[in-house]
Amino acid sequence: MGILEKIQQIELEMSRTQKNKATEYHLGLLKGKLAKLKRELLEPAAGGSSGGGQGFEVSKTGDARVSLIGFPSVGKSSFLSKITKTKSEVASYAFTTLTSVPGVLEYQGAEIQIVDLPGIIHGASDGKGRGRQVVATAKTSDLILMVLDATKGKNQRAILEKELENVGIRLNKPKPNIYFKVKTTGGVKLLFTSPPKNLDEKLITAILRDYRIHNADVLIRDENVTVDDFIDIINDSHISYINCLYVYNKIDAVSLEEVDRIAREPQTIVMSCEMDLGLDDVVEEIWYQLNLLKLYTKRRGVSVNFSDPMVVRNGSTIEQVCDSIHKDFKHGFKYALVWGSSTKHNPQKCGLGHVVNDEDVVSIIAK
Ligand SMILES: Nc1nc2c(ncn2[C@@H]2O[C@H](COP(=O)(O)OP(=O)(O)OP(=O)(O)O)[C@@H](O)[C@H]2O)c(=O)[nH]1
Repeated sequence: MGILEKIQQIELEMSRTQKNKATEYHLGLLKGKLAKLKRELLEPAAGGSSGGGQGFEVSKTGDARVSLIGFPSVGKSSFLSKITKTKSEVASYAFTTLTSVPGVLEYQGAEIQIVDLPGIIHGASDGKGRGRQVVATAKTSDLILMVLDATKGKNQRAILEKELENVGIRLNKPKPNIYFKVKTTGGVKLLFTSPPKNLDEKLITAILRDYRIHNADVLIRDENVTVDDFIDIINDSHISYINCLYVYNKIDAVSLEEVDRIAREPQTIVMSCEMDLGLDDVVEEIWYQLNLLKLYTKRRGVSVNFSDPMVVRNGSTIEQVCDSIHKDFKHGFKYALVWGSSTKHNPQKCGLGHVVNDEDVVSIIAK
């Protein structure tokens, strides 16, 4: 039996099983098996080809990557052509986007790569070569922009969410607070800060046994974790936790009441590419969600270059700043001089561990 049939069989069994206290254990085991099969489907078989097919690989350039996901004809190409310099073809018929044309959005001195994933990733979860690469691209994004058609029903969003869920992408959800480490001896050791409400030791051990893990440390730091969270942690290398912004296009074609209703949903923003409405707000929200900050660099004896900021992730240290200049840069590091809101006095002499703030000026002094 192929992996797909095995997946179908388990899904069928799960849908037939009633959810209650008595079946919890059985369902938990099935979920574990299902996650393992889905992972196998998306991971290239050892020694096999990487899937072949037409290449869909987009190298990551710029300061961040945003992936657009949406059904055909929702307006992804129109949106891209409005906010980026790269044009992609707009046509009034479905499936105009055949290959991904990454566009670059320039904002606040940052270069944000915007990738239009072909069609929806529908079918990608069946593990075909090209689909696999689309999934890999989606997984390396810093933000997913789900483009939806305001004139269509609610299920477009649910279908896409399910697709992403199936390929191991978790939207707007932090990584579960579980420490998990496979060991070579000692059996399974379960520790928790307070007893998890929805998960017990018997189920944890049984799932681990299914994964042929007989020795491991499991530390649960959140009493609300679920069996799904635990399975995600075991399959950690396959799971990506990514923020998602829901963007509803074509608001010119629905009533004001409907626009108002949609706009109030969490993580949601509305626009009309055709009427040029809300596009600036979408770009601003992308910037906000990416959580980036700007730094200005200063060379000794030269004044600060305010026209060409450097962009790093919020919470970055001087070490990460060095790494984004060049991977070997920190080896010659002596100290940094920092001016701005992250320091007590200006300039302040800082080490590699210093955390920078937005609009700081940084001067790296080499040995
Ligand atoms: N009413 C209205 N129509 C729009 C809007 N934005 C795009 N459209 C129309 O929707 C159709 C599809 O737009 P595209 O930008 O090609 O959509 P797409 O999502 O890139 O489509 P695929 O390439 O098929 O994936 C075109 O006929 C556009 O003119 C909008 O804001 N309002």
